[in-house]
Amino acid sequence: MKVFEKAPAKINLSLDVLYKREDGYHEVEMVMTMVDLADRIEMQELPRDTIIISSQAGYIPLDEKNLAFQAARLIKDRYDVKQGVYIHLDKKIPVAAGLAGGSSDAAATLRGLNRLWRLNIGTEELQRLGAELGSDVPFCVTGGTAVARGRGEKLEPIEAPPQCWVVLAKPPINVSTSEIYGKLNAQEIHRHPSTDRVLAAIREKRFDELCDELGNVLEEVTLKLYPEVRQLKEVMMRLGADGVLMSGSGPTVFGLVSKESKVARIYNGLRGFCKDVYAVRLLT
Ligand SMILES: C[C@@](CO)(OP(=O)(O)O)[C@H](O)COP(=O)(O)OP(=O)(O)OC[C@H]1O[C@@H](n2ccc(N)nc2=O)[C@H](O)[C@@H]1O
Ligand SMILES: Nc1ncnc2c1ncn2[C@@H]1O[C@H](COP(=O)(O)OP(=O)(O)O)[C@@H](O)[C@H]1O
Repeated sequence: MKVFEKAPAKINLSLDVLYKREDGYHEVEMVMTMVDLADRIEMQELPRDTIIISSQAGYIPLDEKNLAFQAARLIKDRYDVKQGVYIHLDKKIPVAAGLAGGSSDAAATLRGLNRLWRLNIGTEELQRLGAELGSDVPFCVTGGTAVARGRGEKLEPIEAPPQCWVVLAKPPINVSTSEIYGKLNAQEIHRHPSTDRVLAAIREKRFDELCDELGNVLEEVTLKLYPEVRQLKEVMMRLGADGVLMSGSGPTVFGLVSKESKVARIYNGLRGFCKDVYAVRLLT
């Protein structure tokens, strides 16, 4: 038997860090949502007790470093599953981009294997398992739109933002999330976004206010290390995106755009700067 799952990319509409915790993680407050850019994952039963990963993408690990492998191993160990699985990852989400591609693959693997092996694991338990794999995995288990607190695993689902276009552009650099958090001085953040105002804009369906309130404290670190990300933000604003922000730890920059007539100009303008550009819709 075979099952398929879609693993969409996430963006952070706001990302605030409250303080650095004793366990080394940062206490965050993030508003997260998903966009219609997704990896596609195929999972097929194997009679032998083994996990095999393949992918058309030449640039991700296919061994135990792959988050989908880790998700499969975790669920097999925890539920004492003796069968094996062959997992094929059709990667569409750029890697190490701030779009949680690996986390979403891990979450989709948990959902898919729950079905394939008829384990009947509830959503909350899947999220608890996900938290063992990474801070963004619990959100990716359900997707939608949510406020994430703790290190990202404490989730409060909220309604979707007003529908719009999302133009994503990833400069050709790889950013390490742990390096960016590591270089953040949580006591010297210059400008915290207002989660309350972001939530109010979503609740009241005020697109322009949402664009004004976008904010990500990790920009302070990433933009200093990689000036091309700042430049990309400026270009996207100049081209007419309504709101522009870096997603997660970067380096992907996204622009929210309400008018379809503007999207082609922004997309084409950005293609002059980098080849990884996408124009997609929010996944509402
Ligand atoms: C920044 C965010 C925003 O959504 O996304 P990405 O840029 O990775 O997409 C997340 O917080 C990333 O989540 P994720 O990529 O799952 O992180 P993890 O694997 O748990 O941790 C990677 C590294 O980041 C640090 N980390 C992560 C989360 C957190 N709240 N505080 C941290 O300090 C950890 O110390 C670890 O060294
Ligand atoms: N299934 C996967 N897809 C993409 N990257 C993966 C996967 N499994 C492990 N990785 C590794 O995880 C790291 C972060 O990848 P990714 O989740 O795409 O980035 P981010 O956390 O910035 O959104 C990369 O170094 C990559 O090699």
